[in-house]
Amino acid sequence: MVLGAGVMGVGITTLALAHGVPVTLVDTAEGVLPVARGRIREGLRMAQMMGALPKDVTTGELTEVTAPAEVDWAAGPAAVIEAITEDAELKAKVLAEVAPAVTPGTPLISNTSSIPIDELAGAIGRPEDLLGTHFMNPSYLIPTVELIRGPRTGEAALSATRELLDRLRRKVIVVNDAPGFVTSRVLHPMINDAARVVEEGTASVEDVDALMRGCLGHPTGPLRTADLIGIDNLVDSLWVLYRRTGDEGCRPCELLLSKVRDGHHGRKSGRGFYTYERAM
Ligand SMILES: NC(=O)c1ccc[n+]([C@@H]2O[C@H](COP(=O)([O-])OP(=O)(O)OC[C@H]3O[C@@H](n4cnc5c(N)ncnc54)[C@H](O)[C@@H]3O)[C@@H](O)[C@H]2O)c1
Repeated sequence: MVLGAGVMGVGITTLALAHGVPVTLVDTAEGVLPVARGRIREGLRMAQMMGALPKDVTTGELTEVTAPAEVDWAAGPAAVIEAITEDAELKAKVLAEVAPAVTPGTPLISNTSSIPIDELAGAIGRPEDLLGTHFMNPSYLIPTVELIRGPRTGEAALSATRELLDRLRRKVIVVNDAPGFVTSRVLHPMINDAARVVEEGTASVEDVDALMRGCLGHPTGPLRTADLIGIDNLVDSLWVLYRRTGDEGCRPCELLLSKVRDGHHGRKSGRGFYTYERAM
């Protein structure tokens, strides 16, 4: 089961279906699921064309649900991956709602970018079943997944999640719990600095990305990466990091905040640091 059919829910669902894993995809917002369905279809087509997903596997079945109450819990998801908005209170509420409905021992996996897993574990009765994954966008093209083991995560949840990720042919790196874990703790303040450099007039968006690509081997440049992540999500994650570490480098800069205010959320809204022909 995947909770949340936004950027990450779509990517994770695409990856699972392509490996023959059936998915129940849940999103409570109106109109999100039909858009997600189209994006999943497009993702499957593109990734298979690029050879990034197996061609020899029958695609898993997709079930769409608009509220957890509609789920056939008796059929029992083998794992729940939460990929809803980066908001600690909302995530805790949703996990607390789902935990009593699933069979004890079912891994409850949060795909949070930055919220410490143990903070969310406090909201559920069986903290040993909770752990974090950090799939990146697009999940079906990025081969490595950061797996976050909270201080209360049990061995059973860890090994069941490893098995699932093996089935999805992902390389797994297990890390300890902390705000932002490894990837967001390193990447998100760096993107914040890249935006600050533009804000201060040192260089253009294009030149910052070109330098980071050409001199430092960054695959897309930090500001194009911000567009791919979703600038609204990036800002939420930076606030999580700032409030939990006190690190001023994590306080979202004014340029990022203004992009969120203007609705320029990046690739998914058609405009961020760059403009795109169509929102994705
Ligand atoms: N975007 C990235 O590159 C990226 C990478 C790694 C991790 N993450 C993390 O993954 C999570 C999802 O990020 P995203 O970029 O997909 O966000 P998003 O804003 O694109 O999508 C979030 C979705 O959650 C849905 N939602 C909200 N409350 C819900 C509820 N109670 N039940 C079901 N659905 C609900 C929303 O309707 C929305 O469709 C966040 O925690 C984010 O930090 C994002």
